[in-house]
Amino acid sequence: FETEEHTLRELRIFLREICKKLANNRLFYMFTKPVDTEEVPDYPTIIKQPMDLETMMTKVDFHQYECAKDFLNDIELIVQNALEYNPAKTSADKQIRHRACSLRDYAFTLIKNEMDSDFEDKCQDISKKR
Ligand SMILES: O=C(C1CCC1)N1C[C@@H]2C[C@H]3C[C@@H](O)[C@@H](O)[C@]2(C1)O3
Repeated sequence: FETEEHTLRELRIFLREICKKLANNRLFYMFTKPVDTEEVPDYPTIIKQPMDLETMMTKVDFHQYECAKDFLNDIELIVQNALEYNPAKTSADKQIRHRACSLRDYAFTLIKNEMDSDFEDKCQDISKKR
């Protein structure tokens, strides 16, 4: 019968697909790699928990997500970081904030449309027990 490990393996396969789709969308290129702290030295003084899509792909491989909710929490971290670090009225900051909101809507909608809700419930039950 299917063990919990088979369920979590299936989750990793699914999350890699989602991560790839988001990272390959040209709209979201600015979220694909960590912000370069050489280029932006004050970034770590303002953003205490950086996150990006490449780091999320690594977290999948390191078994650091036990359900889709955990994955979406890191998407939300990318979004909040972008809104906090880029608050200005300038068109550059406005576009970053707009793209961040777009990333959130794409990710949540993609997962809602492509994931069986019973499968996510099973993953969350496993996660809660651990
Ligand atoms: O917040 C971000 C990324 C965008 C979403 C994540 N950055 C902080 C810098 C401010 C702005 C312009 C460039 O200086 C560039 O380095 C960054 C990268 O965009």
